[in-house]
Amino acid sequence: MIHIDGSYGEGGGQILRTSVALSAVTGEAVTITDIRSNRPKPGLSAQHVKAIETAAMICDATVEGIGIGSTAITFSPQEIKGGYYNIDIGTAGSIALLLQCIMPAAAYSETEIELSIIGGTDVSWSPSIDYLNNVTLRAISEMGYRCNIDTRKRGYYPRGGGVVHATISPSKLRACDFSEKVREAKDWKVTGISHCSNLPEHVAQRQADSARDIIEKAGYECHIDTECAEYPSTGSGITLQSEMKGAYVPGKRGLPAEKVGSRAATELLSELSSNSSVDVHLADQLIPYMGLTKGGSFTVREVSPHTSTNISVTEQFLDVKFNIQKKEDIMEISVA
Ligand SMILES: Nc1ncnc2c1ncn2[C@@H]1O[C@H](COP(=O)(O)OP(=O)(O)OP(=O)(O)O)[C@@H](O)[C@H]1O
Repeated sequence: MIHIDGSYGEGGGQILRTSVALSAVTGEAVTITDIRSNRPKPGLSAQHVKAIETAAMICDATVEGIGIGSTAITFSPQEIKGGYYNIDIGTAGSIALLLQCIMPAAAYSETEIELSIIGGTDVSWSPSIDYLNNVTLRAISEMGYRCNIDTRKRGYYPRGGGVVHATISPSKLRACDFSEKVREAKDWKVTGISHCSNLPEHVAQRQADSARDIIEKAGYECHIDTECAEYPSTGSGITLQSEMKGAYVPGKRGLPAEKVGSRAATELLSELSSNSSVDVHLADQLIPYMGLTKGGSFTVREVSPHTSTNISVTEQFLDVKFNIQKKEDIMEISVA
């Protein structure tokens, strides 16, 4: 039984998701205490409960202590089972973060895992579904991960109601040296999607136009699609990507569409101007997969608290040691 201190480092939901994910893969039971103690409302929220319940279904785990507000759980997995799973988060809780919790284990199932998930696709403080699809999946597919994500409806805060179908095939993961994949930044083409639901079409257009202006002025070729729909929830957002780097900004009432677009562009440019191979968010998301493949490397402009916390959790589950090395103005993270 492994014991994880949920208050360590970032002290948020990610320690929990990574612990449950790696417990499910390794079959090693885990107790997590002091869950989300660094957050204003400590303990499990509805979306964390759903993620743990889904992981438990997939690997036939028993879970003690689960419930909203709970600050300690014990997760005891058995075998990972393929099949079809229907999940309703019930709120605009992030579908991408739920998938983050179950994707590592799903790759080790003997048969395909198909999930139909209702929840939030474009919500704050999490990867958008487009980021997951175009940045995270793009990177881990280089490690042999096989997954298809189909966004049928977008779901925005607070109502949610987004619908995503994910099919994860049994995969043989292999180490990947992303740090060797850095190209001349100016060769990178930027693509993206700007979207809105139940709002005038010009919202998605203005987000896209302002982002494109800034990206093109910085010397990059840029193509941004727009999407305007009438889903159950109302909202907007934009996700930009280029190679292994992305930027996602959700729209907000009172925040002009031009600002939403310019924020995303500025965020992506700060990543593109660094000579790193991945962005700061992808960095933390790659750590459990690097642990599982026991190899690989990437460079990143800074090591975030999410990344160092994920390194600590991954090292406690798997027989691996990560190296962090400063290389001029970027950091290289590799598995020893
Ligand atoms: N704009 C973004 N683009 C891509 N990934 C993001 C973005 N914002 C957050 N993330 C990712 O989402 C995850 C958030 O983890 P975090 O621990 O903050 O989760 P949480 O469940 O929302 O927990 P808590 O409510 O405790 O903060 C991290 O993997 C982080 O890299």
